[in-house]
Amino acid sequence: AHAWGYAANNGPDKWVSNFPIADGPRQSPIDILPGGASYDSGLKPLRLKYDPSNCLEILNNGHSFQVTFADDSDSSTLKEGPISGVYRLKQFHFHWGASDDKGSEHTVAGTKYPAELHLVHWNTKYPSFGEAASKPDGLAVVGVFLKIGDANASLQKVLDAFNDIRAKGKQTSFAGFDPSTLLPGCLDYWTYDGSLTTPPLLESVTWIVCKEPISVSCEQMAKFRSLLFSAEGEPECCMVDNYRPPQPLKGRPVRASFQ
Ligand SMILES: CCN[C@H]1CN(CCOCC)S(=O)(=O)c2sc(S(N)(=O)=O)cc21
Ligand SMILES: [Zn+2]
Repeated sequence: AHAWGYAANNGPDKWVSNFPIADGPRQSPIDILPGGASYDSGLKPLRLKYDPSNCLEILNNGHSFQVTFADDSDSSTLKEGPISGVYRLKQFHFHWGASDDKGSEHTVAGTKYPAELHLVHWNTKYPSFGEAASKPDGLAVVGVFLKIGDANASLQKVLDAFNDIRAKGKQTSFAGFDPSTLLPGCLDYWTYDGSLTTPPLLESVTWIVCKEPISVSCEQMAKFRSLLFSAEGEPECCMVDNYRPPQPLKGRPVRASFQ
C-alpha cells in the first residue's frame, strides 16, 4: 500500500481507506466562522515559555519540515489558555501552498492564508508524547497564520537551514532557536476540540488558533516551495500544497478568547 501524501492518488480524500477516523466526529482543520464562535470570558491568556537551548534539529519528513525540541523537562511549555496542566513543546512545522492564494489548513470565513505554523505540545499528565498522542486531551497545537507582507527575520533563520534538508529524510542540527519569535504580538485565539491534520488523524488535539497572522514575504514563500516531498535519487517532487482542507464541524463549539 503506498504511503499517504497530498497527491491525487494518496491525498486527503484517500486517507479514510487506511485511517477511517478521517470521517470521525472531531476532525481538523475546520473553517472558523468568527460570527459562529462564542466569546468565553473564562478562557485565560496563553502562557507560552520556550527555552532556545531545547531546540535540537530541523528535518524534512517527506510531508513537511519540522524543528524538534528536547522534551525531557518542563523548560519549553504551554500553560493556561483553554488547557489545564502543563504541555511540553515537541516540535513545530508548517503547511503551505503552491501559490499565495492557498496553503493554510484552518480557514477564517473561507479565507485561506498562504501558510500556517503549528506548534505541537503534549500533556505531561501522560508519561510520553507517544502515550499522549492517542488521548482526547493529549495534545495542544497552537496554529499561527502567515500572511504576505514584510520579510520575517525570525522565520528567515529557519529558511536558512533549508539547503541541508531539501530532500525527504534529510536532517541537520538546529540550535538556539526561540520559537516565541514566531508568535504574533496579540495572542487572541479561537479554540476547539480536533485532531491531527495528517495521518494517523488522532482525535487528541486541543486546537488553539491565533487570530493575528505573522508576516512572510513572497520570496520567503518561494523558499518553502524549494523543499522536496521526494528523497535523494527519486524524481524531484516539490513540497507544496501539503495541507488538509477544512473538515465538517459536526456540532462542535468554537470558543473565542476575545470579544
Ligand atoms: C507527518 C506526520 N505529522 C504528525 C506527526 N505526529 C503524530 C505522530 O503520532 C504518533 C502516534 S505529531 O503529533 O508530531 C503531528 S502534529 C500534526 S498537526 N498538523 O495536526 O499539527 C501532525 C503530526
Ligand atoms: Zn500541522
